[in-house]
Amino acid sequence: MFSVTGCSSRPSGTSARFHAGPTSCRPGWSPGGGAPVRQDDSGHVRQPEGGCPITSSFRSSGSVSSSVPSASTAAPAPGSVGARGEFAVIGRLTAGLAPGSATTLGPGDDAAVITAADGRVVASVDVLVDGVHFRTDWASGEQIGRRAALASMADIAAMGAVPTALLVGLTAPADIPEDLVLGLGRGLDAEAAAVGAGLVGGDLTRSEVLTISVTVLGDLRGAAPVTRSGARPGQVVAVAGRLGWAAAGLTVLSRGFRSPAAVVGAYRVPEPPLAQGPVAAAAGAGAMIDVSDGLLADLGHIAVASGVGVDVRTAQLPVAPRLAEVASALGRDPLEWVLTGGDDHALAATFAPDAVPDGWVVIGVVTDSDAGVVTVDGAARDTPGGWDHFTS
Ligand SMILES: Nc1ncnc2c1ncn2[C@@H]1O[C@H](COP(=O)(O)OP(=O)(O)O)[C@@H](O)[C@H]1O
Ligand SMILES: Cc1ncc(C[n+]2csc(CCOP(=O)(O)OP(=O)(O)O)c2C)c(N)n1
Ligand SMILES: [Mg+2]
Repeated sequence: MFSVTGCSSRPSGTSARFHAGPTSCRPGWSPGGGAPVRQDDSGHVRQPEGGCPITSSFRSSGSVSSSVPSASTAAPAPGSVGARGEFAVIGRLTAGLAPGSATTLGPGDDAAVITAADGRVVASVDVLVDGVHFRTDWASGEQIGRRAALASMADIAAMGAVPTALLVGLTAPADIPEDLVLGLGRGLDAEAAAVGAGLVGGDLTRSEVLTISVTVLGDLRGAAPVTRSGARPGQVVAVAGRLGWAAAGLTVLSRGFRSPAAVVGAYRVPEPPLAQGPVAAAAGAGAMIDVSDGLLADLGHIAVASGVGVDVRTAQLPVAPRLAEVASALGRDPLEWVLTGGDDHALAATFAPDAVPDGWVVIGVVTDSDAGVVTVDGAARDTPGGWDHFTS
């Protein structure tokens, strides 16, 4: 049952509910459909949770110069983006996209036109890179597209706004399967449409590594933006959404397993509570952020921007029984996932103690001691943990 191929072995004591897939620790696709690609010296390597090194799951078979674009000498693989061609793929990506409620002019022209009734536009961009934010052997194209849309829209929610439009920059190797790219497009469109936003434009270029850049625009609908700098001593800190689930899924996948589905699914497609952003704004939230890097790390951004201290009370932190089960099977502490795990895109905000809206759980307090410092049960930690692209 546990035929882990690649690099990691089954952790001792894990239950049979953990399943390893046949390609758990190696790229899920290889140029020309041949043997799995091996990491070479130029490939980036990250080892976040033990287990498999994280590498790009695509390597272009064409030669690529850093300054002069060069054509691949090999014939494009059947079914690849290279075989179809840029404009045919764009045609397929944009066919049948439903306009969002703010879309005046969608894809197909030099730029899109969006209505902005509020007179202000909230804008944010996130870049997702193969091997860093996702792996194509760990999630389908559609799941990766959904994740990209949701992670980006969480930033709009964290301002207290509603997403209105998405623009998607895709770069991909020529021999990437077209189906994967079309799946990305479907996933992006599905999550945009689910909140009434339109996928209004994008770009598609060739590169060595699959990257997805999602620009999201949003509407404050008359509310004041909720910034990171509005936390005040005396307020409480509350969260909406899940914490630690995606980190649990990442640990499971990193160890070569494909289940339990609940945590692996949480890693593949997060569930940011997008609607709670405007709810928090309407409740008079002081400060708000989405938890992408880890709860302590992201609360640290609020503490610094607001010039306040934040104390997290672990007894109040929701640790779901499922998470505790997975942690115990893997010999991990679920609280560490909750405190430092990224990728869930929960919302964290500060409120007056009597103004915490339904759907939010109080997990700490804002203090006037140690400006910029986040403590846990009153004690400082050496590091907030969490994700830093260059020092993690
Ligand atoms: N290369 C950049 N140029 C300009 N602004 C940037 C750049 N990278 C990040 N920022 C800004 O710095 C802030 C923090 O970035 P980041 O941690 O990526 O935000 P988030 O976690 O909300 O996506 C954001 O306001 C972002 O717009
Ligand atoms: C293959 C893989 N390895 C590791 C991670 C964990 N990870 C990568 S980036 C990141 C932090 C969030 O990404 P970032 O680009 O910092 O988003 P932002 O904070 O800008 O919203 C985390 C937790 C992952 N999602 N996928
Ligand atoms: Mg980050």
